[in-house]
Amino acid sequence: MPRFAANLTMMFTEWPFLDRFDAAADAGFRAVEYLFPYDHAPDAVAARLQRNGLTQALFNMPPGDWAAGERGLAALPGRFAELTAGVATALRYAEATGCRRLHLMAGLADPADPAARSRYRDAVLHAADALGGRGIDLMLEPINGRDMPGYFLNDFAAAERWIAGIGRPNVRLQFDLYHRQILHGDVSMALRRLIPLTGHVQIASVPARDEPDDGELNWPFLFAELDRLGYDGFVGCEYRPRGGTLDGLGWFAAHRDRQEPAG
Ligand SMILES: O=C(O)[C@@H](O)C(=O)CO
Ligand SMILES: [Mg+2]
Repeated sequence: MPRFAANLTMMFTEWPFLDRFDAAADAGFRAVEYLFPYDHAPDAVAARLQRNGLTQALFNMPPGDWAAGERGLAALPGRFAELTAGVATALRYAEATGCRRLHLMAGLADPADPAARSRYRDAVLHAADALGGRGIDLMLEPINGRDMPGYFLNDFAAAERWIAGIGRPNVRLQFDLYHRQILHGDVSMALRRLIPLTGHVQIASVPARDEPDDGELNWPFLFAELDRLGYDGFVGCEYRPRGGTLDGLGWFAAHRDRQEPAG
């Protein structure tokens, strides 16, 4: 049975951010993820997790100026000092929340540009070593160019090559089925091949990016496939509900009572 994590950036947005933890727990989730916690103090986030018995599955390191359109710093020449400061900030939040996985966003850069490639390598190595010392895994996620035009890491084979080339055991793939389907299709065979590299899975319907109960992908088959593959990590529900979050949780009913409490 997949262990689902509610994505509090996209789900439960009817509530203010900190109240989304309570709402997700009331709906039966035992884990949460989100893009960024940085508008709130680490202790405030940790308190919400604790009082609801929730596990923090994942969050992203600081991405640069998100409001201005930046989508990560790792491949951006000239931003290394900001990147290392961001890694340190993320680690403070990871420590407070007990989070074992952090996603490093690559940024908007040409994946063939030698300067961007060299900076990306340095950034991933720096982050991997900083996290590795604390027993935390570093996630690299290929993202499709329709949602994020110009994103550096826009291909699953490239992500696989980066992970192999970096050669650190704590650098893992963030396998978002939504991006995989848009970029390449062949979702099940890719899962079978890449599950040993995968540290985190995310889901949303394709093409609408809403509840995993519709669209191009066969969700009951894919959830069973994750079980058949022995995947025991989290499955982040990174979707925008069609209407109210609670109204759209019909797909979750069959899973709700079998979610494991935080351990
Ligand atoms: O798929 C996504 O968009 C996210 O997982 C992310 O981290 C960046 O937006
Ligand atoms: Mg994702």
